Amino acid sequence: MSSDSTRGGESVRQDQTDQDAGTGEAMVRVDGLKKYFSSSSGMFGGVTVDTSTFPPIRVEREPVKAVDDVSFDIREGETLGLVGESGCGKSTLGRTILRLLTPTDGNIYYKGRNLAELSGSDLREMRSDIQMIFQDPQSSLDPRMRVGDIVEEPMNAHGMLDAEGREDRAKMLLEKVGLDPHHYNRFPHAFSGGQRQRINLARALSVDPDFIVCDEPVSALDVSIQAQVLNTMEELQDEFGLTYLFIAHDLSVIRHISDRVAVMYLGNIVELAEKEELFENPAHPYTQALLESIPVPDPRESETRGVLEGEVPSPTNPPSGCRFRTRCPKLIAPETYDLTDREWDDVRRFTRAVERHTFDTAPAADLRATFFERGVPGGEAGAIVEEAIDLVASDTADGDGKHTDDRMKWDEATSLLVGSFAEASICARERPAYEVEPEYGDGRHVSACHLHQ
Ligand SMILES: Nc1ncnc2c1ncn2[C@@H]1O[C@H](COP(=O)(O)OP(=O)(O)OP(=O)(O)O)[C@@H](O)[C@H]1O
Repeated sequence: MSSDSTRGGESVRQDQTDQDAGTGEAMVRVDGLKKYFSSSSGMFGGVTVDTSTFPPIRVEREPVKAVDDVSFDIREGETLGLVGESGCGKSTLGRTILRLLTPTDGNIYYKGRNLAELSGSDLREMRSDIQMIFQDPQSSLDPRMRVGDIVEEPMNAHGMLDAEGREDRAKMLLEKVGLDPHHYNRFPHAFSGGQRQRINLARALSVDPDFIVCDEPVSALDVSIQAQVLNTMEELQDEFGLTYLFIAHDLSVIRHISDRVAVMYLGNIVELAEKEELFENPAHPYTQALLESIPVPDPRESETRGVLEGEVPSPTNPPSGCRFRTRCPKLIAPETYDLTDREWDDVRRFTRAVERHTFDTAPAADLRATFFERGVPGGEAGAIVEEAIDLVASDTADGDGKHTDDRMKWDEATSLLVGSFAEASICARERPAYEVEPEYGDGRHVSACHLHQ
């Protein structure tokens, strides 16, 4: 069993006391799991177009760190929601747990057996117990096959029952998932999107699995249909004693279906807690930003609130320390400078603006007035800020006394500010993971953020 490393420096681990928290024993235990893709395995073979270089093409040699040291438990009978922005590694994590992808490192214990070490017939045997449902019910059903054959296919593959037994079971399952068993001979095109996802459910259930990874199973459906399918999934969970890992980017779907929620960002789990605890008392700035960017239902407020700033960094070269730090509105000030919270806010805002080149060059006094309304801080931090202002202002010695947008000077100012401030923060220096006192429920609440140190 892995150590409780929530005092910092390691991934969020939930594996020890989870079993005391009520909902049941751990059915799946993921421990230090990594899945790296060699860059050449991507769609463009690791070739990236970068117009800032000559020639404007770069060949990436570093691997894509899609899942990078992830540890957590899934308890028997629960639904663990897995949420995060597109590209943060949710699908890769789900597929690696099921061993559809080979892990780069780490262990996946399923009912005590390490799936990471299984291969050949042992792995095939295990596969009937663990199933996956995908997002797109259209493309995951063979249009030339009848519904009955689709549902029976996994039973055939695992040599389950005789032909009559398989047909009976398929019809029984069609009814259980809310379809008419008389539609056994129909083709998929005769069904709506929601009904097709129900066919997928019947298919996954045919081999009597205990654990199902559901990868965005309702994302392609109309909102009105989503709740119906989710309700059916909950009923099936109770009736068949299923455990779900439920992947979604939609927080309202996650809130509907989950018992606990894991939040993923750029290959890491950054927060894990019981559902109510997570939604009512989000601890990680990334979770807070995700929750704040849920569109407001009020039609007068068409804007989304607190939308996340900037782009998700590349998983080939993720930021050191906390991966969210490059976008985090709560980046911690380096202890080497004596800055008030307001001064640090200004310094951080200025650093970001220079880094992203979000303003045009202007006289130094104007830049000071725009970014440091309350005055440039004193001391060493202030001297660094002044040096950066010199580099990007239009009327200073470094700015050559004329309006200039010399890219090299902006780059120099960026490395000065980022190197002196952002990179010097504890957020850049150490990988965080701390346990937070839960306010709702009695489960553990883990958040990978130095703010909780
Ligand atoms: N076969 C592959 N080869 C190379 N890179 C890959 C491969 N599969 C996924 N990736 C990369 O791994 C990262 C994680 O992708 P993944 O699909 O797991 O994210 P996700 O959170 O499920 O996103 P989405 O919600 O858009 O499906 C992305 O940067 C993606 O481009």
